[in-house]
Amino acid sequence: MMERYKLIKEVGDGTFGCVWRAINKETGEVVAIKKMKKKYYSWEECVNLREVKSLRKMSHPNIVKLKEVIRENDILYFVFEYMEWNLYQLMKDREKLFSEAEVRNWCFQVFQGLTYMHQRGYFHRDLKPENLLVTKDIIKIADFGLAREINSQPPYTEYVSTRWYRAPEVLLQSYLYSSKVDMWAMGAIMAELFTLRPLFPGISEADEIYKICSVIGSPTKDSWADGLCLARDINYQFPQFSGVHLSVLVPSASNDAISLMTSLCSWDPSKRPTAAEALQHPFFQSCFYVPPSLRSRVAVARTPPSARTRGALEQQSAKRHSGAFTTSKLTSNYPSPKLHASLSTGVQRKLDLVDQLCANSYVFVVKDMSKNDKSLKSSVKQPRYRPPGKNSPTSTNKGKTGRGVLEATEKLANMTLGSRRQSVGQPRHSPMKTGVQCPPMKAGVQWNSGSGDMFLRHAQDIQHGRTYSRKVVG
Ligand SMILES: Nc1ncnc2c1ncn2[C@@H]1O[C@H](COP(=O)(O)OP(=O)(O)OP(=O)(O)O)[C@@H](O)[C@H]1O
Repeated sequence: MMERYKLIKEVGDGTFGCVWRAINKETGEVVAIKKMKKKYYSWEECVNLREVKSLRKMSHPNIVKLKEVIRENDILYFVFEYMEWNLYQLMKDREKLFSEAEVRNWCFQVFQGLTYMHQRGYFHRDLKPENLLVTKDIIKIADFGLAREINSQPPYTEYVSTRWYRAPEVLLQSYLYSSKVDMWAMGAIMAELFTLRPLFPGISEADEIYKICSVIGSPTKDSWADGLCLARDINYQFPQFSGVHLSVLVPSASNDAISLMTSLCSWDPSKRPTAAEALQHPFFQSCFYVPPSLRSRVAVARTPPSARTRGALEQQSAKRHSGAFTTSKLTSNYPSPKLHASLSTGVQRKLDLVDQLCANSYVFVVKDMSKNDKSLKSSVKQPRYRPPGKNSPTSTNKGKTGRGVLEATEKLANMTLGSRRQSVGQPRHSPMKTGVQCPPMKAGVQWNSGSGDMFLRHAQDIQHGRTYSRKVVG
């Protein structure tokens, strides 16, 4: 079976498998082959894997296609369509900010993929720049190792998502999280696409919550009543911050983009838009749908988006096809002064388009009509955020490039928020302590009483020595 493929180069090393660029010797097709690290001694074991169960059922232009599953000599291989880059690779050495048109184009497509996936009853749970794969102007969601069926039974106790993109309800050990965890991740990823720096770069789980509070302000009864209960359940007290307006942290983003990121990064999952609702946001007002009949005529540049000029493709395409679209401009059900009344019927049309997507059509942003694109005026002035010390991007797994956070470093980082903050000279705030007591042990929660303070950590992470490393070859 595997002799049909010639392995060319290792392109990724994930937690569960390493990924190779390969060629199908018979057809000449370039594919990505993920060789799983664990051995599989029977097919039954393989077909139960989430990656197999969830990906097999999905067929969408913004979800990476699983072509074949091969088990040979107890080794399991997944054959995927090949994608040239992941979003992290496109961001990591970039000096110039992406244009808003590029960010919009990517997010529009990812939300299409998520709409499809969520409507079919799956959520991803580990969205991060490394799992968003790009070829030319197309972006696809990859790595379904953690995907879960929405109607599968909670409690969800195992490892979930890379810390920087992990939703607060997961950090607070809610066992009832939903597809809204993907929406939180998208808020963080979208901000990172604008600034080229992670929005919540926590160096531990406790620090992650601290960073979230410092950016979006601590949760209140009004913003997230359930969260206050969750925190009380585990005897956690939020550090008190009023937060900053996202426009301060993401200065290159338009008001529409800020508004979308702000709603995605809501404490309360129920206040985050669904993926289908996000597509209706004014930020995507300029997005068009290209019907299949026009697909082959859509200009696709040969260079990756990072190397192209702002909105060039969109403008080119729009010019080429102006007047030729069978669908009109899409509108939003978000209240916005920008909206023109005559476009109000577009909401249904846009929802229809989402349905068409489910029939495996193709969605593309062909024109950026934003007058508000600040990105051209900005460039990255400060060096990009890097995790401290050993966590530098060049020190991860097998010496490959990545943004790894080593477990030893993480354990140190998991010291008390208060004392750690003071020791690094950042006494902005110490979390209030109220005579810390150990909460009752819960499945999947590790209690560290050594420092007299608690940190949150899934027991499984410790048992299996799993780090939250970002392992990206590139
Ligand atoms: N279809 C593909 N085409 C090209 N590169 C890919 C493809 N799939 C994965 N990769 C590369 O390999 C890396 C690791 O893949 P993947 O995330 O599937 O592995 P994993 O073991 O599940 O990783 P994780 O640690 O994220 O759980 C990706 O970040 C990406 O750079």
